[in-house]
Amino acid sequence: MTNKILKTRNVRLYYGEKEALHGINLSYEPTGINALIGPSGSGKSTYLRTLNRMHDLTDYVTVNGTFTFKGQDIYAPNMDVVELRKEIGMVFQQPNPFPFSIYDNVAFGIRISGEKDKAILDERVETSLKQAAIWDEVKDSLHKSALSLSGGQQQRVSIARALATQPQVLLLDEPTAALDPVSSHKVEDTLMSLRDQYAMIIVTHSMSQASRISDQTAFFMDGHLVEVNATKKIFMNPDKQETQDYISGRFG
Ligand SMILES: Nc1ncnc2c1ncn2[C@@H]1O[C@H](COP(=O)(O)OP(=O)(O)OP(=O)(O)O)[C@@H](O)[C@H]1O
Repeated sequence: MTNKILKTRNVRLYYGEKEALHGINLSYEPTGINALIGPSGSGKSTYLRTLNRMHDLTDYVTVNGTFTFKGQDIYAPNMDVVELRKEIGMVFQQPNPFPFSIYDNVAFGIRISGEKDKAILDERVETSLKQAAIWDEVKDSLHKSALSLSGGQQQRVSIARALATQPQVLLLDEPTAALDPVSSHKVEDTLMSLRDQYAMIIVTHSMSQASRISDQTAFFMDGHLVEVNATKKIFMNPDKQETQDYISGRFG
């Protein structure tokens, strides 16, 4: 077993009194795509959002468990959450560009870190847009509003924005659910081109997407992790009957 970059143990999460995650144990290799699948309400997004402390601002949420990123405790009181989110970036279901230019969207996180050198910003913006496989489409319109792009292009700009702060982990919450099939495929291709460099954790409702692009798949049900394994194994010969029933479309 190689060194895991991110480990979570016995994750429990409460919305008020209600326990929504019942002791999740999952860990991630430094590179590759990890799919989280399961019926609606099974806790996939809730779990994903624990990984970069997205629940911090919701006062009725309590998170318990052990979360280790590169050996550090994610929930340590002295953890700098802004820095953490640069290293564990996030892409949401709805493409969410800021109402600025494409360039300023991608440069946003780098500028927050205090970088003002135009040559460095230019280089980082270009590299990130290339990594997100959208450079060729926008290189002549970097100063146009990101809102003028199509949904699929906006989503790839959102990926570029997350990559610009040089993260090691990318969290993706149904990143193609709001896109048409052609745009979804472009985003999937983008993620596959990044799989050797980043650990990606993707919540998806699409069985075909999970089986096409991911290396590891975790199946959630009712706030429990039912089964996690290599994606091929999960889709061809899962250990648990519930997993078999879900992937063959019997529920969810
Ligand atoms: N902000 C919230 N306050 C209270 N309960 C919540 C909140 N968000 C989610 N829940 C509950 O937590 C459980 C898990 O929801 P979650 O959204 O994580 O599931 P999911 O598997 O991501 O679902 P979906 O696939 O529909 O997005 C559900 O019972 C849901 O109703």
